[in-house]
Amino acid sequence: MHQTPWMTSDILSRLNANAGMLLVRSLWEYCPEHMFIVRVEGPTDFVIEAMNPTRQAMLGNDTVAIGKRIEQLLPPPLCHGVIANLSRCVECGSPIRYEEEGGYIDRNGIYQQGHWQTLLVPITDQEGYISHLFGVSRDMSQLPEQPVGANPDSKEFERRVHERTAELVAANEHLTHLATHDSLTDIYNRRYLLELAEQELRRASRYEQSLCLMMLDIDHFKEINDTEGHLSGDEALRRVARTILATVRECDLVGRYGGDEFIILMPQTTADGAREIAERLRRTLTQASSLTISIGIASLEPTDHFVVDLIHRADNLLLQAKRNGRNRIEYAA
Ligand SMILES: Nc1nc2c(ncn2[C@@H]2O[C@H](COP(=O)(O)OP(=O)(O)OP(=O)(O)O)[C@@H](O)[C@H]2O)c(=O)[nH]1
Repeated sequence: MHQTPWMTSDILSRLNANAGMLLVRSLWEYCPEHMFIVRVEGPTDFVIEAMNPTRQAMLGNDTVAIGKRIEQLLPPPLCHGVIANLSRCVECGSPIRYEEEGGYIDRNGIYQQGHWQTLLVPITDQEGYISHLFGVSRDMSQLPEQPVGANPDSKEFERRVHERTAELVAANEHLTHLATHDSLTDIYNRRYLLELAEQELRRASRYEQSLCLMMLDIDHFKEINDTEGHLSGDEALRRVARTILATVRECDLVGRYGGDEFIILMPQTTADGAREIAERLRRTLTQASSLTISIGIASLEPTDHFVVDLIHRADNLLLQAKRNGRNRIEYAA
């Protein structure tokens, strides 16, 4: 996706930080409502930091607007009303909704009379101070005439906003799930598992807690594919994932590392505890199906700085389990 020039790199990097934010990015680019972000520099001091294309189309040259104070951009009295509402939102520290009217100069240099319905949402920084305000304005002058007797502040409008927000939240959750889970087994994908695992490792190291990483691989998995077909192979992978989820604790992290390899990261678990779980897992699978697995278990050592240190040891132990005949568990004594 190309970099829109009317957003500062700071805002862009934050939007890119999470794959789920792609949705927000699309909303920003294609939403017919006016969206903007202002930086709070003082109680009545606000600087335009970003505007979406809809807003930009109204005012014209984006490079002129970005970085400008409200009073530099909008003529009085409109700017006074806008600043008053921005200040009110900072003061309240919570979202506010209001209507505003006023004249402005459009991108063609023509004076226009505007009427907007605006929602302002405060954005706090890491220390909890309101650093920015996010605004969404609906251009009421572009809406079809209300039928006689209709209430402009109707509950219907609110209901539609709620409905759309709920749809966006659901779509965002769905996108986040797709970005973080393996599509075949629905457990964590490798990238997300490693991201979470690094956090766990840092936590365990800081608080000197035990942590174990289990790496497991289905035995002779290639044969299942070759003799029973790829779909049976896929079902075997799903079965292993389901069995792992049913065996481990909720706080354990379960992911597909690749092919027929799985990783389970077990916080606050000693090597003995991990071995017990591994044995239960191995037994459950062999009792319920013809599948057997080999497992390597590594536990956190003071010299480990990254998850890959644990993975490397667990992988070597897994290889050892394969060499020693498969359907077995190996761990560092
Ligand atoms: N059905 C299916 N097969 C896959 C998938 N991803 C990888 N594979 C296959 O998994 C097999 C991995 O086999 P290996 O782990 O190398 O070998 P193995 O047959 O399990 O032998 P050992 O691990 O030594 O017991 C390969 O044949 C891959 O093609 C998948 O998503 N679905």
